[in-house]
Amino acid sequence: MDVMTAVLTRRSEHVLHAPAPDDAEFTYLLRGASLAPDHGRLRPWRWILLRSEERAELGLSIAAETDAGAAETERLRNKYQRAPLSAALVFAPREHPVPEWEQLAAASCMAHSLMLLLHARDYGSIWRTGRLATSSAVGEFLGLRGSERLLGILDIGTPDAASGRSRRVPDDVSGNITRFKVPGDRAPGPAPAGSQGGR
Ligand SMILES: Cc1cc2nc3c(=O)[nH]c(=O)nc-3n(C[C@H](O)[C@H](O)[C@H](O)COP(=O)(O)O)c2cc1C
Repeated sequence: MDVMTAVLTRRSEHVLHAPAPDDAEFTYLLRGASLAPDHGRLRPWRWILLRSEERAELGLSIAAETDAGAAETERLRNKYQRAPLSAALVFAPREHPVPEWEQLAAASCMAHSLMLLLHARDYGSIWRTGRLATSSAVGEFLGLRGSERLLGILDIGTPDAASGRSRRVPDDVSGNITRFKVPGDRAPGPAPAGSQGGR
């Protein structure tokens, strides 16, 4: 699959079944994704993989935090078992001259690369945030340390065959682009005779 096709056909997949990549395949794909742009090559992130019952425990930790009743506890227990693999993306900023926002951008680039690589292998994924991303109980459950922050959970599995994966027509984003023009009073004068133009 070429890159444009991967970009045009990837979708956030809400319904995911087995199989999901095993640990070895996830590691293989992540090695590729880790080549995404990353100022300082800091790799300021880590992944925590949850499978089977561990995903139910994730929901239960939120239920306990919110003093949920029996029905809500059961709902939360099931909510986090929607995919065979839940990969928690932990932002782990480094003490480094590269500012934290750039490190966050690098983590996001890596995550998107991983989603495309999963898609190219016919796996589906969806980045989920919501309550779990801000819950201190979830952070504690996952064993986050120091300045680490949970950026969300990437649910991974095999999409419903019915989900289709047709090529999307991208939105017209030309309004998001302007061609910079030097304001009149700052416009450069004619190039001095004999100077080299262009590159
Ligand atoms: C940082 C981030 C957080 C997201 N959180 C959620 C979420 O909590 N629930 C959800 O259904 N989708 C979530 N998404 C997925 C977006 O809703 C989805 O990418 C968007 O609707 C576009 O759909 P597409 O990925 O199929 O193009 C998240 C995406 C990102 C990048």
